[in-house]
Parts: sequence; structure tokens; C-alpha cells
Amino acid sequence: MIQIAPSILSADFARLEQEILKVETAGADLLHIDVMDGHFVPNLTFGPPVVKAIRKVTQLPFDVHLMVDKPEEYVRPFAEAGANIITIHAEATPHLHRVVQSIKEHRIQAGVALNPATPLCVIEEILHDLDLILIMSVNPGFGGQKFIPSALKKIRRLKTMLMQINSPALIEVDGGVTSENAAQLKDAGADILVAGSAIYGVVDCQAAIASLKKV
Ligand SMILES: O=C(CO)[C@H](O)[C@H](O)COP(=O)(O)O
Repeated sequence: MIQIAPSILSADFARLEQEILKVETAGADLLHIDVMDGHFVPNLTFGPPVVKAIRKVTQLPFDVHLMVDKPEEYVRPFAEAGANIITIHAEATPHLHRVVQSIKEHRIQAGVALNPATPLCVIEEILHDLDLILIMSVNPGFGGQKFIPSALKKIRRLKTMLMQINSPALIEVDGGVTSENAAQLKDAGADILVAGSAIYGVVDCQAAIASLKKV
């Protein structure tokens, strides 16, 4: 079954604990935490102290998406704060393999994210080292954007690449995910759907998660 990772970027930050517990009770599989530095993307969000604080309120695995320059400087602080998966952007470092190895040295799962304009070939040589590949289906920085349809073709091609090397790595999709495109994303090969507005922007988040899962 497809896994659902609500993005707390779209949560009400004044009620963060309740917003996290709400999606945990509603059947979320992971909690997606968008870390933005105001450099790699034009927005600012959470640092390790916030991740450490919310680690105490939920059992959900933390899927930490680092939209930051120099990700190598932040692997350790986020690992120590309680991340279960750390995903870095291929565009953010010239030393992708080294940073992936450093995530694994913390005994947590390593992911690489690709912006819409970044081709799959940038991860081809290290695909066997990855636990997760995050296909961005919007340009990162903000929730509530429109899904970029070319992501579907990219997911299909990535799925083929993973099958060719017998890799168990998961494909995650982030940006503009809704109950309307969830089935197409699953058919293309997605294993995890990240959703912000489609979950936190509706009254009944339990129904929203159920409808994303039932595809
Ligand atoms: O990484 C992100 C933005 O950079 C968010 O996780 C993503 O955009 C989710 O929001 P929505 O589901 O509203 O598109």
C-alpha cells in the first residue's frame, strides 16, 4: 500500500503538537518535515531544536527534507534531533556521495531529492546507495503549488532504473499531490506521497488521508 507523509509545512504552527497528533491518529505513515534555509529556497522553516521538540510528541517516523545549501553541515544536528530519514538535494552539494555516506553513518535512511529541472542521471552512479529518491513535482520552497505533470514520466523512468539494479529504494513524490493525481502517481511507481494542503488544508484530514491511500 502507498504510504502517506503529511507535510507539516501546511500545519498551523501555533498548534503544532495537535496538528501532528491529528495526522498520526488519522493514519499517516511518516511525518514530512520541510527544512528551508532562505538560501537554497526562498523561505525559512524549522531547525533541529524544533525537530527535537516534536520528537517527544509522536511515534511517527520523521522524514526530514533538507532544502538547504551545504547539507553536510546539517546531517548530524538533524540525526541527533531524531530524524529517521534525511533527504538532501542533489543540487545543493558537489559531494553527493559523501553526504549520503555521512547520513548512513548515523544509521538512518538516506534520500536524495531532485528538483523538476534536474535529470535522473545525476543520481545514476549512486542509486544503489540510496534508500529513497524524492521527486519534486513543484519547485521547492512553498506549499500549495500546482503539480508539474512531467514528474509522472520521471517517476516511471526512475522505477525502471531501480528495477534494473534490483534496488529496494522507495520513490517519494512531493508537491501538488491530491486525491485526483494520487492514483496516477502510484501507477507510475510512487511509494510515498507527501501532501501538505491536501491534508492540512481540509476539514476532515482523516478522510483526506484515506482517499490518498485507497488508490
Ligand atoms: O516541499 C515542499 C515545498 O517545497 C512541500 O512538502 C510540498 O510543497 C507540500 O505541499 P503541497 O502538498 O501543499 O504542495
